[in-house]
Amino acid sequence: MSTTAAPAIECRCLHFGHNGFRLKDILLSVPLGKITTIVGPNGSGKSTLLRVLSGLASPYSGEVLVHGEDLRRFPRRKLARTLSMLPQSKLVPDNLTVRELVAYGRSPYQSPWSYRPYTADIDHINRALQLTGTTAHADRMFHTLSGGEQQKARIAMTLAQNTDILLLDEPTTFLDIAHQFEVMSMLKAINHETGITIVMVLHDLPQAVAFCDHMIALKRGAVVAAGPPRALLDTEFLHQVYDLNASVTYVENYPVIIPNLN
Ligand SMILES: Nc1ncnc2c1ncn2[C@@H]1O[C@H](COP(=O)(O)OP(=O)(O)OP(=O)(O)O)[C@@H](O)[C@H]1O
Repeated sequence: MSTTAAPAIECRCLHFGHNGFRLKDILLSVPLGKITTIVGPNGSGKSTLLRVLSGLASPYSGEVLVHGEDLRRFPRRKLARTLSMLPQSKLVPDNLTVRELVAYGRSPYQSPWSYRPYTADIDHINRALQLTGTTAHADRMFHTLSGGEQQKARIAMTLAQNTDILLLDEPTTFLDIAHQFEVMSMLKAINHETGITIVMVLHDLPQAVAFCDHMIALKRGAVVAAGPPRALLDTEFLHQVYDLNASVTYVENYPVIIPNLN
């Protein structure tokens, strides 16, 4: 008998708005223990949706269920121990070592009466450094790292939070092509090793196919497609979601998008 695991996150009839923008009637499901990507044109609402999924923004109707529980009923500490989020911003306070930055991920576990890390905190910090390959940089000042090393250290901070869901807003945006693949491969390996559910906003559709299990496409604040990335990415999808005339071909299982420039 086969059983399907309950989704990590579900949205039902979700509506949200700021200024003139609306997320409209969002119905979605994020599979447990898998990597899900949210894609779509600029301004389609990807970052806004990620903020709603994280509890940083509240929908004005509908619901977000995390492990089957209404997100609005999560006390702040429980939420911070369930779900971690890495926003797009590169901002990090000056004068922090990598280890100090990663230790911030332990904040939801620290007592308001003591700033001393417990042994468990140190174990989680070391594990996060190890999973992201940043142990060798632990005592360096964060601002002296390269862009790729900085992004791994920021991901280590979210992993130290020891949640079972990780939300990442464009984790490869500031990176060159080699570092993009390095970070995506690292996230895939972490997902495989720990079973953490990952949701990330991506612009790179071939990377979405190569590294993600599930894809949700947004257009003008609405979900217009969802499913396995390889099954979705074709000429019709590019036209429907991006108004782009292009074809998709595969070279050794890696998709290549060829725009029709005529
Ligand atoms: N805090 C905010 N207040 C008001 N409007 C906002 C806010 N954040 C985003 N918006 C608007 O909401 C719309 C969706 O923005 P969002 O950043 O979610 O899109 P996106 O799909 O992530 O875009 P991109 O791919 O360019 O990063 C945009 O029109 C944006 O200007």
